[in-house]
Amino acid sequence: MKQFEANFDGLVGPTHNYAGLSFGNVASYSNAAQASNPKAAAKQGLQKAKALADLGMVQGVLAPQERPDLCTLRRIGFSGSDAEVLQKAAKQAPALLNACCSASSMWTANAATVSPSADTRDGKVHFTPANLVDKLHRSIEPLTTGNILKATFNNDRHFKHHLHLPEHANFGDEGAANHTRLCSDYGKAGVELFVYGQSATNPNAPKPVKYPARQTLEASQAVARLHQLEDESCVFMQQNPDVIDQGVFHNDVIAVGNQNVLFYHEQAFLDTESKFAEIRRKMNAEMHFIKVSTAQVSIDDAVRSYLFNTQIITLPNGEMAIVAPTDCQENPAVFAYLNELTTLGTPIKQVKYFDVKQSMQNGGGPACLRLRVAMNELEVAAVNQNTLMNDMLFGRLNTWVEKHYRDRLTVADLADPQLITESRTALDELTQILKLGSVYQFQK
Ligand SMILES: NCCC[C@H](NC(=O)CCC(=O)O)C(=O)O
Repeated sequence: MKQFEANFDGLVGPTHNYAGLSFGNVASYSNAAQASNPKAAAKQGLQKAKALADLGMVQGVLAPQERPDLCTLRRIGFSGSDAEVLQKAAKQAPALLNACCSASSMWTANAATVSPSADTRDGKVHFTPANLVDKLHRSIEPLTTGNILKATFNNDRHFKHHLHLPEHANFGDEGAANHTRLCSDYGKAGVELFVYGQSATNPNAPKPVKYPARQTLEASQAVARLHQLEDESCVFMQQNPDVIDQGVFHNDVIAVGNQNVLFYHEQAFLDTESKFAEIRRKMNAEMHFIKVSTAQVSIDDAVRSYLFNTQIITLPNGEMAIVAPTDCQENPAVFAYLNELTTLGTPIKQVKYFDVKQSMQNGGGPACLRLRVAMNELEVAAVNQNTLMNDMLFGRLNTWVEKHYRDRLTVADLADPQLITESRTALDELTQILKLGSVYQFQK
């Protein structure tokens, strides 16, 4: 049976903006209060998704969330008509309004953790939405994420959907951004590498001092249990707290894997050698650990360029390519490194650059924009086919963006009640294009 790794990219929502909401995420903080361009952001995302589909990859899309999130605003005491709720929040608590308007669900690497059927005891593909409790604006995502995942992977025979973990800091979970599945072949049992920032229950364990560690060991262990993974196929590794303090808020800002390749910065982890030995033993197949040293690329350059927030994909001809943001071309050290990488005799043979600057300005590179789901051909056939990228869907989604999205949005515009109508009209039409049914509160 054929095996694939599908990428499901998050569609950028109509309220994409720069509100500086993510403490510890350098780009989010430094671009706070700039004007955004939601239309350009959505189109950049679509271009990348379509280009991967054109390369022969299985590529899907995940719907964005309803924003402004009026349910949350009402839950915290703002009342009246929709327009009144928005205006009261803008006046009394603008920070809360901003949190309820973020388009952050576009970064689907944080939507969920996914374990393919080859790894799980019941032979199903398991999904656990991330609770994202570390950031208020992201903590309001998981229930709707669950609805969207269920409407996209809508077949109980093949797909098992779990509820997100308890909403407490001890279970801080950021999904696939801190999870990498290593394998010799997508359809064969692999090793699931869970990277955490701190242990919530061990006060003596190392942790960052300046910025938050968003993922806990306890959350990663809970997801592994839910997904029915064997101990022998899991490795739990700690992120180096020093790099979290330099802006590496998720592991996918400092390491990325694909099949038997792990591409990483030498400062990414703690206990690197002993953990790599554990991976080698549990893999029972050849592994390529591609190390980038600080002398080659500094942490600062890695964070600015998002060298590691790249996608490593296996093309239909079996070669690997790296999908990088154009920001990597603009950074001399990183560009030089990438030019050299393809000549080093590793499985990575090509680099493909994409302009995703609208997303990068909030700290989301190519890898943040996609959720990986390894599937066999029966499972791909069981996915909601209307969410899979092809010429027709690409055309329809571009027309949809053109019709509904603004080309300029500032934080002040978030108080505009017209944005509620625009956003709902767009999302209602989208659920028809993707045939998702009713996944949003305003549709219930
Ligand atoms: N995987 C990339 C996630 C980026 C995301 N940024 C944001 O939410 C920034 C939103 C803002 O500042 O308006 C985050 O930090 O979780």
